[in-house]
Amino acid sequence: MDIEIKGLVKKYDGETIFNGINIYIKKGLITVISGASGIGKTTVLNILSGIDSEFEGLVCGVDKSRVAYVFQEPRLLDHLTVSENIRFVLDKKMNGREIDDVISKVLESVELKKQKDFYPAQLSGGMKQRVSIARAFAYPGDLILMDEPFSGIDEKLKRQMMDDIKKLQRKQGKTIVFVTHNMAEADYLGDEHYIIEGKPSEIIKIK
Ligand SMILES: Nc1ncnc2c1ncn2[C@@H]1O[C@H](COP(=O)(O)OP(=O)(O)OP(=O)(O)O)[C@@H](O)[C@H]1O
Repeated sequence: MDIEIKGLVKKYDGETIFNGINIYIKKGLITVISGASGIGKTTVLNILSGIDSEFEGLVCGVDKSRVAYVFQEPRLLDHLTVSENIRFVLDKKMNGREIDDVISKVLESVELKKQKDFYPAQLSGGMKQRVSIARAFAYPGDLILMDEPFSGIDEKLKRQMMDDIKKLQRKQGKTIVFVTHNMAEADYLGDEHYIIEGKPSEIIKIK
């Protein structure tokens, strides 16, 4: 099902961030939302995921129990290994053999199979973020929200990670909403691309 945000009005402490914007997110595609720092990108993701319910307008087509999030920082559990960090979000959602299979496939896609028994402290920043991307794709959901996941990652690795995301997304057909301030990332990754600008913010579809 496609996702639609209709007539979104969002205020923080009386300050209007959005004054009636509309966003259409097509199922099974990567939609990028770009814009300057502080413009309201994370706010849109929080509204989509249901973290933020204080707004006016409509959000249609999101099953909140089936949303995975990749944040700016990896947010792994330090006392669990790479595969345990992924297993943790899959427990009770699938059976044991299925879980092993899913973990092995996603770790292969992000080239971290050899590190499956490492703890986060034994990984580089980029590797940790690849684990959190793998975890989001392993999660049995329809929608993945990504909030500037490449902060502090060099250009070469970033390109590889964008290719991994595209590959996994094409294979699984999940819907991705990806937020960034970086136009090159937006251009490379997005099937569809919205830009947020102005105050209160307008949203413009450029692709
Ligand atoms: N909980 C909050 N209370 C008050 N103001 C907030 C709150 N969260 C965000 N804001 C304000 O709303 C605006 C939009 O914030 P948001 O985090 O959505 O922007 P962003 O585009 O994701 O920025 P960045 O790229 O820096 O993460 C900012 O001016 C911010 O200061």
